[in-house]
Amino acid sequence: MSSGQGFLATTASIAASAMLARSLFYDFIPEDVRNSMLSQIKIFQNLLSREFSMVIHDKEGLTTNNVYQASMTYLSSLVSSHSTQCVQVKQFDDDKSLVISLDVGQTFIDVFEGIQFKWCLHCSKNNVTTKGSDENFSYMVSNSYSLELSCKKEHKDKALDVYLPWIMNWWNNTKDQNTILKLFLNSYDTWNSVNLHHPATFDTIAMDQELKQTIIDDLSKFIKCKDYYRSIGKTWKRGYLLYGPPGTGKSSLVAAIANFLNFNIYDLDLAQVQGNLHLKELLIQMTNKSVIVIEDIDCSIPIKNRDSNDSYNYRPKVTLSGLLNFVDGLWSSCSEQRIIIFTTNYKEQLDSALLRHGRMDMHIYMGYCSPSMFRNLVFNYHHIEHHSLFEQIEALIKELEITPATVSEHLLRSDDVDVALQGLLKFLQLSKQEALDKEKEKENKDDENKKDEEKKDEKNKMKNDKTDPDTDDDI
Ligand SMILES: Nc1ncnc2c1ncn2[C@@H]1O[C@H](COP(=O)(O)OP(=O)(O)OP(=O)(O)O)[C@@H](O)[C@H]1O
Repeated sequence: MSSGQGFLATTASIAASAMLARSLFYDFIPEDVRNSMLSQIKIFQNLLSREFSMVIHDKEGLTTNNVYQASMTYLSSLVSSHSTQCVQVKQFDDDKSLVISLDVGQTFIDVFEGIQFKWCLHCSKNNVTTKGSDENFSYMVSNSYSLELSCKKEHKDKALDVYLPWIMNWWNNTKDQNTILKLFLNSYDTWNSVNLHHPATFDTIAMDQELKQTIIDDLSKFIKCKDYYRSIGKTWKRGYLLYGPPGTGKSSLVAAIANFLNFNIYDLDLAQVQGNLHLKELLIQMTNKSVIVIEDIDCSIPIKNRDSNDSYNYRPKVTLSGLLNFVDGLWSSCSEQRIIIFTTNYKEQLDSALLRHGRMDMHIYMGYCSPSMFRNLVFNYHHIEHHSLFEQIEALIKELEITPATVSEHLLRSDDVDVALQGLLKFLQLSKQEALDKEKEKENKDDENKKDEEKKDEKNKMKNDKTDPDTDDDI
């Protein structure tokens, strides 16, 4: 046998032995023993590697592990459940179900204070002995879950002493379902509040998926960055400008942001404010952790000019410079963790001073309904992901400018999804026909105008020809 043939034979024999060992391992070792062996191997590997890794199990004995529940809730809030990532529902002991937006085996990277923490969800099957009604013992298979948290070894202390306690603190602040958020409305120089029961969440908002995830990431980063804001000497606040046509979900997004952060909303009506001084007084009364919203900002202040002594007929009591001070003057630093949101239908009409970065950190366009937004809305209202009418409806949605509010309204008209979708389809077909008729009417009008113009030109020409002596000469 040549040396080449010998090498091939040895390699083949090693490969065959490895395959045999692998199949013996999987066929003859019970799953729970196998999982335990694999996790021991993993720990050993981690000891050798430069990674720190820990496993957080869903249960400690028979009780739910709080660290697991807190981490899972936290991770689920970071991943929007309508992303491509799989959605799972797991029941906790206390009968509260939690929508988990992580797929088993999928890794998720969370950046905390500039450090990357890697999470991975694992699932293993357990045989649980249960007692049947006929007094015979039977086996039931149940899933047990665990989360693996890993990072570079040098960040182990940060993970254990800062990151996990921060998650527990976040969870404690947000988990209490009895916390009712407040909506504050200003009247003269004080705030009055009502309970906020707006159901909007990032799952129910229909918008571009990537943009939605960017906002979630931005908010998550914002609430984690206290030290960062302190270190760069900036007030701990963030500004968002939401713009787009009416009925595209700007107000709903404000509510979703408040629900996500568990922050109260201060809905500031500038028409009610008696002047810049009162604006400051209102500002001082606001608490930390709040969302301040000024809706339709273009209608609230003189939008083009910073000088209050201009010649506008409308004399506002709050000037643009007063508002700019409110947003990021010295007074704005008297509290922390604030989100300031302006909404408008006409971004182009706003003074650039209002929009610059630092004041409005993100400009978010809320647009007309797209096919994916339509599917998001159908899922919200009817919990289905496929229907034979989707294709027809989506083709029309692509052609028309329909707001999500209009689509929502049609989807809500019936509990029967077939009836609701038929109604929506009919409405879209009519809208398309109307749009075509209008276009035709406009074309006809344009043609008529063109003909009138041509006739006028011809008449003028004839008139000129008659009066022009040169032309007479030529003839
Ligand atoms: N993007 C969306 N996702 C989910 N629902 C939406 C969306 N847009 C509109 N809706 C539905 O339409 C209703 C009206 O929308 P909303 O008031 O949020 O729009 P808006 O952009 O703030 O309108 P306006 O500019 O007139 O204030 C909402 O209560 C919601 O049911």
